[in-house]
Amino acid sequence: MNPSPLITVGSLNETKINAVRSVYSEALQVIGKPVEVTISEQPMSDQETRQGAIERARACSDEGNWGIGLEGGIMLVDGTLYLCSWGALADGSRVYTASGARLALPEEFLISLREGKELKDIMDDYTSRSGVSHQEGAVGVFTNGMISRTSMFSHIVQLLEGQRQHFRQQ
Ligand SMILES: O=P(O)(O)OP(=O)(O)OP(=O)(O)OC[C@H]1O[C@@H](n2cnc3c(O)ncnc32)[C@H](O)[C@@H]1O
Ligand SMILES: [Mg+2]
Repeated sequence: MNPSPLITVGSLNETKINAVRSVYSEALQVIGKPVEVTISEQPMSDQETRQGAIERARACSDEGNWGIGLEGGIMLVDGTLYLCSWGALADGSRVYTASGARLALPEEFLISLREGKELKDIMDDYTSRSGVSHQEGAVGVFTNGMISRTSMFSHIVQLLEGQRQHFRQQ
């Protein structure tokens, strides 16, 4: 296997790219690139969010280089709205998957989401700022800054890379 794979993240969102960079040594090159996925811009379930992560990872992996997909979404559990997030790592032979933290979102967000509004725009309205999804994210806002979008995604990348190392040794 290529000892120093290029790691391509299927996004230009720096919270995702920085999350990947935080897990790997600086010797590994990590770049971001936009990719096409078949799911909606705003995934509305665990399944759809996971699918988006897998498609992003697959679209970025080629010839021994690894692809990582990170996808944010929302889901309903017993009528409560949650933020959810998924990641996938494709290393050319396997695709590893893992999900991250879930956190309840304000109930009233569901109305706008059902009207087709994306969470990133809802968060900008909620905070009267712009670009929250490129900064601390919804998770940062609703945890009072304790967990940022980057740290939430970096936890998922650790879950992915840890699995890759474990199964590679088998
Ligand atoms: O450029 P990409 O990689 O697509 O990055 P994105 O910010 O759009 O992120 P996702 O597609 O993974 O997330 C799907 C939608 O949910 C929004 N979203 C997900 N998590 C969020 C968070 O923590 N804060 C704000 N918006 C979030 C996001 O902005 C999109 O509207
Ligand atoms: Mg998006």
